[in-house]
Amino acid sequence: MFASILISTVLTLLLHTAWRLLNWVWIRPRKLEKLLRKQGYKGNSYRFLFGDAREAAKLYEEAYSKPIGVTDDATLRAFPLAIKTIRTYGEKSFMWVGPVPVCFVMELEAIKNILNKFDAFQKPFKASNPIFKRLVGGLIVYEGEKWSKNRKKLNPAFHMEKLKATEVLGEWSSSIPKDGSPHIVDVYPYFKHFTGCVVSYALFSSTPTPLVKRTFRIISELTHISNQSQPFSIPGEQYLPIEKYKRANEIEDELKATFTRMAEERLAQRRAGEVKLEPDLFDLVVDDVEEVDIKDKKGRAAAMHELIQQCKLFYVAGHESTANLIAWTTVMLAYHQDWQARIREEVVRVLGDRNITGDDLASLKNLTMFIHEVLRLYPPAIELSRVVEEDTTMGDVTFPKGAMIMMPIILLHRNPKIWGDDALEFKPERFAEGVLKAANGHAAFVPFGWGLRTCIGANLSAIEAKVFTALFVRRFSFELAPTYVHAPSVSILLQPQYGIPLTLRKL
Ligand code: HEM
Repeated sequence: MFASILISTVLTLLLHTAWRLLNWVWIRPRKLEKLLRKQGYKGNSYRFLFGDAREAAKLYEEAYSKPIGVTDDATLRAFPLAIKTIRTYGEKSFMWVGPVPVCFVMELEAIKNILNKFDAFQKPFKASNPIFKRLVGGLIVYEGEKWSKNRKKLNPAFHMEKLKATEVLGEWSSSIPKDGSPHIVDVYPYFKHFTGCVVSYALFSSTPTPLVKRTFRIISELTHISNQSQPFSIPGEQYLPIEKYKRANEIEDELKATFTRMAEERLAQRRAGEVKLEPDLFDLVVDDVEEVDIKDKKGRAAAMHELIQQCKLFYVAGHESTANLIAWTTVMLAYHQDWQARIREEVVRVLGDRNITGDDLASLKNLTMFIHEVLRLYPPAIELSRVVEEDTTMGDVTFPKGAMIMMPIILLHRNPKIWGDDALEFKPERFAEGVLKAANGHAAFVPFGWGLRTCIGANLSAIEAKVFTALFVRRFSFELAPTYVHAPSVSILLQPQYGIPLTLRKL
């Protein structure tokens, strides 16, 4: 009797799992494809499990095998499958990320509608690979009241004070000869170091201690493991005995132990009466742990989990994104020597030899225009994605639940219908009369997203890039080293594939 119950339970479970897998890998993708085609969406036919993955791999391999010129169109390298799909099937098209059809939306009004409908179109993290899901949590995935409460609370922690980290520039430049002789350096790792220091300041009010350095390093390792994985998840794959999941679990355990210890220390400092005048981000997230009754072990563990997710998020979202903005700004300054001279003249006129303050930024107009143009043509986040949570009609299209939507920032920023016939040219002067005028009256400049869920770190990272660049051009003149190759590539963010070797001269 017991045996037959057990057998029928196991069989039911197996059948249920088999049905879920079949639905996920075949029935649902075919149904979504049919629905999209009926509405005029075009794309490749669904290929079992991998969708367009093989074609994408081939296109990326081909694109990444050769560099391009600095003035060439970087999208062909950064986004080859999207470009091929749109060229073959038109703007109303879709590509396959595994078994999920991803519909392009290129029209401004539609993009804004989608970004405003938070319930129907949600952030895509649920649909990404299991390691990425672990990496990205906290504010970016919260919805509703939990999101608005946290957003309001965290906003004040993103301001100028955190730029004490510019001291790092001083440390680093001491390795360059003082006599003005040329010195070739790959500056890209230093930019990452600098933005890591800024995140450390924002989180902990200090440059990274050895423990923070180690913590950031293992979060980067987790990001690397995630980038090596395919972008979608096969149900249950994280439970298989695979090396990358074993390492991801070890990292998770270490992060849990480290952040718990840091939080306990911060709480102990508070109990001892050591309260900072100006709370850092860590203080703000520790508040949420402190609010839970110490006897409520489950509640405390949940609050600690949220704290760890928030800390990981601020490092992942804030570190490489700004490093890449500074990286592309430097490449463009090295290439456009006339702008480098113009911006240096402006910085010296405004600052002289003194240190930079928040009040100076408004006077650095050429620098601001220049960084805007870099964000337009080299936006570190090249697209915004959403998952369709419920069938939703917009205009003449009903997006079916389960499909994804991709709004390619990098293509919107290069659209000649918005920016004019010179859209592909690097011309900072187009921003001379502001962002709206540059886009001929369209609110189409969206490197930090759009609407309520726009980037919380946008202001901080724009200040960071301006301050760093101002100090950099004042201290060095530079050009692209003979070994530099222009190779924009995408690993979540738009980044230089082979670093940025520059010929630097100390001024
Ligand atoms: C050049 C630098 C940066 C770029 C290009 C960038 C880009 C973006 C974009 C496009 C979004 C919107 C995503 C979406 O709607 O799906 C976003 C959101 C976000 N970013 Fe950034 N970001 C940058 C710097 C930072 C920094 C420095 C931090 C924090 C230290 C940060 C933290 C966040 C967070 C927490 C969100 C989610 C906001 C919310 O959902 O309320 N970002 N970012």
